[in-house]
Amino acid sequence: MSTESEYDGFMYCELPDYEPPSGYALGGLCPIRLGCELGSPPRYRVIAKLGYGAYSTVWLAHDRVDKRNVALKIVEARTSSSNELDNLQRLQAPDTEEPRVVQLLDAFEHTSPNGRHQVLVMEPVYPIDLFWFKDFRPVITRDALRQTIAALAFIRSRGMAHGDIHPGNFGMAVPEVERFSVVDIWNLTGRPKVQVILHTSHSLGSFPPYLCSKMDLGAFLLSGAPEFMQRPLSMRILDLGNAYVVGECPPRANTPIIYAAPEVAFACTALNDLDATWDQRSDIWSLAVCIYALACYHPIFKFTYSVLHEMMYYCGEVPDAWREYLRSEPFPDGIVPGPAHADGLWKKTEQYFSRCHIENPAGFVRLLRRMMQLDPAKRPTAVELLRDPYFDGLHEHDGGDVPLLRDVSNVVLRAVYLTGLHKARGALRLVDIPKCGEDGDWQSNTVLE
Ligand SMILES: Nc1ncnc2c1ncn2[C@@H]1O[C@H](COP(=O)(O)OP(=O)(O)OP(=O)(O)O)[C@@H](O)[C@H]1O
Repeated sequence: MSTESEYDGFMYCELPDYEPPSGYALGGLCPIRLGCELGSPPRYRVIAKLGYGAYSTVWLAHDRVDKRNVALKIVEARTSSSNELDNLQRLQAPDTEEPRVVQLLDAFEHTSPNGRHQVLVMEPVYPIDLFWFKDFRPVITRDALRQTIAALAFIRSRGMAHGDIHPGNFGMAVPEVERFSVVDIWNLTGRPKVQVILHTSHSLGSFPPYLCSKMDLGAFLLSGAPEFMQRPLSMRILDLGNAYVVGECPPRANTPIIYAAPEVAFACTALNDLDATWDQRSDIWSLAVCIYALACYHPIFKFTYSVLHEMMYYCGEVPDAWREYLRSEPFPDGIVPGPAHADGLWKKTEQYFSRCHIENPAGFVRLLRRMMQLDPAKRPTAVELLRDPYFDGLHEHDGGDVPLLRDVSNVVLRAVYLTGLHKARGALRLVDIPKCGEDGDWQSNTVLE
């Protein structure tokens, strides 16, 4: 007979789409059930789950007062005094400018059996998730890349650094979502997948009655508002929980190691020091690694254990401070980094970018190399990068190209054909995108054109 500990106290089967139920405890996540209303007086009706992170769950909700749909980020109780609210307030865009940071609409506190939770009411965005192949994913154009740099320039203009730049923290604005009625959303998305949870001993009040799967916002938009395919992307940067005002004490860097700047990655992996200092220059490196991944849906560095070596290969140098570390972790096969080796690696990268249909691959490589400097002092600022020749010909309010589809699922094809969108000139294209196979070889991947 199975014992309770085998199930970690839960009578359920763990699935990847759900937040870990152990997060629901005193000081932890807020138990939510679909259809409930939050706010005082109640104002936001929860419609669907949009996602979850290490410290929060995020829900689509209908705002009864402003009659629009919004995103509610409900922060776990123990983290709810964090500075994300202050950061978002500092980063409100002036009315005259297109926002580049996700916009805060309201904030309040909500009490549950697990404590007091901060609730951040934000515009809904479609996060660019590289690892969920079923979703609609836009091709990242030169204009979209420029917008990600503009986001960093804006954050810097407020004296701040982000500290958690990775592809999952970028999204595209989807104002189309705001206008649907609750019933229309439920009808269009279909019955949400839920997972009943039952804890065998803890207080039932700590848990929601079920966990909800994430709503597929891409498929929803394609069936409910396919016209969103016809407009340029408007990028937003998300998750300001780790941002700080430079000059004050930085919080612990949160960036996943494969996206972290060398000064952070080296401290964490070689020195076991999780409190490395970081600033806006670290964001520039992380953004380079991130836009590489956004542009070709494949990270430049794959493995945490080899990330420092790969950094040295791509930058063509060995920093003096890293030599001691190399005594215990020598380069594989004795290949020592140097400028010629780095040039060769980037040449191959450029060829790969060409196969991925990236605009001006040589220019894109030059931009990345400017940003990826091991020495933070050598990295240009975001404002300097906005003037990089790669962006020549793009103007401040230039919409850029129409987004195209990648990794099209049946759902997308169905939506496209039902709406007749495939007949719209220039809206979609079928192209071959190389894709990384299991063994690291590039395979072909057919896409709508
Ligand atoms: N405004 C939004 N609109 C739609 N989805 C959102 C929005 N904000 C966040 N999400 C989704 O919720 C997920 C969790 O959000 P976020 O990353 O801000 O949470 P977190 O708890 O601070 O997590 P972590 O620090 O682990 O990234 C995101 O990955 C994204 O998928």
